[in-house]
Amino acid sequence: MDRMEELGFRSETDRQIFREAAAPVELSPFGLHSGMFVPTLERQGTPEQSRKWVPLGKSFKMIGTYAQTELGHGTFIRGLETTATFDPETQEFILDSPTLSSIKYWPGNVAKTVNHCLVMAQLYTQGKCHGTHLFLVQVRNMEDHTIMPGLEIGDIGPKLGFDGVDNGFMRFNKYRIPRMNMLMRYAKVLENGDYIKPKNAKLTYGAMVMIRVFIVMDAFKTLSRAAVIAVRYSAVRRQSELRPGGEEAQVMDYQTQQYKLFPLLATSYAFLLAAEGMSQIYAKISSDIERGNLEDMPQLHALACGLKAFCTWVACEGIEVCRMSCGGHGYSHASGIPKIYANIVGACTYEGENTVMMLQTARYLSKCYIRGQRGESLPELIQYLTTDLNVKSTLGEDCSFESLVAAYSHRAARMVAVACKLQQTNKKKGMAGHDAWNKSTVPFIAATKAHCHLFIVRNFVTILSQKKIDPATHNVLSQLCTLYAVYGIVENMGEFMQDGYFNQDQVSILNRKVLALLEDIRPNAVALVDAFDYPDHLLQSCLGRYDGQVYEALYEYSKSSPLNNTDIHSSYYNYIRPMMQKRSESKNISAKL
Ligand SMILES: CC/C=C\C/C=C\C/C=C\C/C=C\CCCCC(=O)SCCNC(=O)CCNC(=O)[C@H](O)C(C)(C)COP(=O)(O)OP(=O)(O)OC[C@H]1O[C@@H](n2cnc3c(N)ncnc32)[C@H](O)[C@@H]1OP(=O)(O)O
Ligand SMILES: Cc1cc2nc3c(=O)[nH]c(=O)nc-3n(C[C@H](O)[C@H](O)[C@H](O)COP(=O)(O)OP(=O)(O)OC[C@H]3O[C@@H](n4cnc5c(N)ncnc54)[C@H](O)[C@@H]3O)c2cc1C
Repeated sequence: MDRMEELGFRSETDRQIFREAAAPVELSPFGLHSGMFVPTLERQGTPEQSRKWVPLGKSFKMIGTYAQTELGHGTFIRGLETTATFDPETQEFILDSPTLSSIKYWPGNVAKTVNHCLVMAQLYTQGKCHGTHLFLVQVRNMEDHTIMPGLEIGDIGPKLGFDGVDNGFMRFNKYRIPRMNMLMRYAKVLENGDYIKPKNAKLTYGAMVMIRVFIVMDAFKTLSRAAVIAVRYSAVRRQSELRPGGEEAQVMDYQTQQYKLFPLLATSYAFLLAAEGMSQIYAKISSDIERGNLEDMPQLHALACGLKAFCTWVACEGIEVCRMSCGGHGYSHASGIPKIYANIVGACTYEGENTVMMLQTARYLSKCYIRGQRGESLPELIQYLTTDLNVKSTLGEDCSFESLVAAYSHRAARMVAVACKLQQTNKKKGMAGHDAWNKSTVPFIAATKAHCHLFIVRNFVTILSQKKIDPATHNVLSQLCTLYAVYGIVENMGEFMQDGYFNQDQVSILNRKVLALLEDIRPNAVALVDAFDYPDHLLQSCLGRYDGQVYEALYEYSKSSPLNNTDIHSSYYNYIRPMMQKRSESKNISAKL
């Protein structure tokens, strides 16, 4: 029984939280095994395959990862070059890397850790290519962990972050696996080589949708941890005189510091609720899909793509703001923030490069816009596309939730309409469909960001209006929700103002409101970060420690630097002293000349 069994952790969420607590700063080298490899076996394997392999995975008798990306392709899955050719004589698939660019490159933990991979390869049978499919491939000997004959495997070298993950390369040379190692829940290859196609070719992409949903929660976790560190430090750090001649002020009392951090605190709460909402939508639609109902698959794909991109972009920008708000100490690894950033910023690239993901959502919005224009019914989350764009804002001094959601709906509807009209205009000019699309993708990215922003604001408001929360807590959360929405308008005013949706007085109201909310939140700021309840062990931060003993911690941290193991470093004897001696000799010579 593993430690988590002993502790009674049954739910995957609890087990993931335990794993992260056990490896808080360096991502676990088994993260992809538990987070992607095992769940994919469960969801993409037949019941028989799942029964056979999932217990091995869960008990770590089989350790795996997800090997899809190649040197030459990461985004364009249909362009992957690894081949899996069925041999009916031997009932095997022959895996091969036919070109340099086809070498698998980036898969996490493939270099040294795993003994199996789920490999995405172009399936060939009876001389025909049927597109990309997943195959379970043993890559190392289960007795001595040596690399299986026919494979070349290695590490890709140092990266910006992700130091705990041995991302690697893997090259196949006519490597044979049993027919039954193809994950056959949705597509099949029969013994005679006949191919049975899936209800939807994109079902094979299901693992990526699942991880994108996980990543929305990662965006919350990483941004909130950075916010905890920065807010706590801002309460401890005193610098400069706010009042002439007075004591040095807590930097959290500077309005500029509040304007940096409190919207990020509000964003952290908004992203937590959005991640939970996204997870609930994923659970419902993915269970429908597993029962064969694919109706909402496009909506799930679009939402997962959009939120993954939106939340990771915002989180990474926000983590950098948190780091810089801690001054010099924020730049030290002692703060814990650089490592948070280095490990999450890859999420803007992996599991779907963010721009590409946003364009997937944009493509969905474009189709929905056309359906809406025809008067067809739209899914609830998209119905705002039919908003009457002639309506102006009714926002008043109170900046009510209703007026804020209406503003975000109007902005997104207007921007989607602008992008779609440009696409249609391009077509009317005679452009081919793909050119008309490509020449409208910049406005589509902006519109999709507005679409995601609306989802998060509306979700926050909905939860506050539906959940039973004690009045005091509801009041503070309402302040955070209002700050998140008002700050988003103030920071993107052009997009809200372009068609005169707000009048000048309303713009002034919003600018006053965002500053007033900073003052409202100031008394509760530390309590709001403490509420995330991250233990010091997980934050690993001298600046964000719960007891606030920052300078003592920094001093101890510095003394522990390896450079302090000796008073005089060997570089003095090897380089500095010889250089100085040479200088003094040359000086003597020049003095004599
Ligand atoms: C260290 C680990 C620690 C912890 C782990 C635990 C949890 C995990 C948390 C974090 C992650 C940790 C580590 C990172 C691991 C990273 C792993 C990877 O990066 S794996 C590789 C990821 N690669 C990608 O995501 C590739 C992105 N590209 C694509 O998805 C596709 O190429 C594309 C961009 C969607 C295009 O696909 P394609 O060209 O085939 O399709 P079209 O664009 O032509 O569209 C056709 C049609 O299909 C619909 N569609 C596309 N994809 C999907 C889908 N997934 N689901 C449903 N429908 C889909 C699309 O909308 C179109 O529909 P239409 O408009 O025609 O109706
Ligand atoms: C930390 C990390 C961990 C990873 N782990 C894994 C793993 O475990 N398994 C795995 O298989 N892979 C993994 N990857 C690879 C990752 O999935 C790919 O890097 C990612 O999918 C992006 O693909 P790419 O590298 O081909 O980027 P590209 O698509 O080449 O991106 C380059 C540029 O091209 C643009 N672009 C590409 N296509 C379009 C388009 N259609 N329209 C507009 N612009 C476009 C992009 O926006 C980007 O600006 C990992 C990557 C990282 C960084």
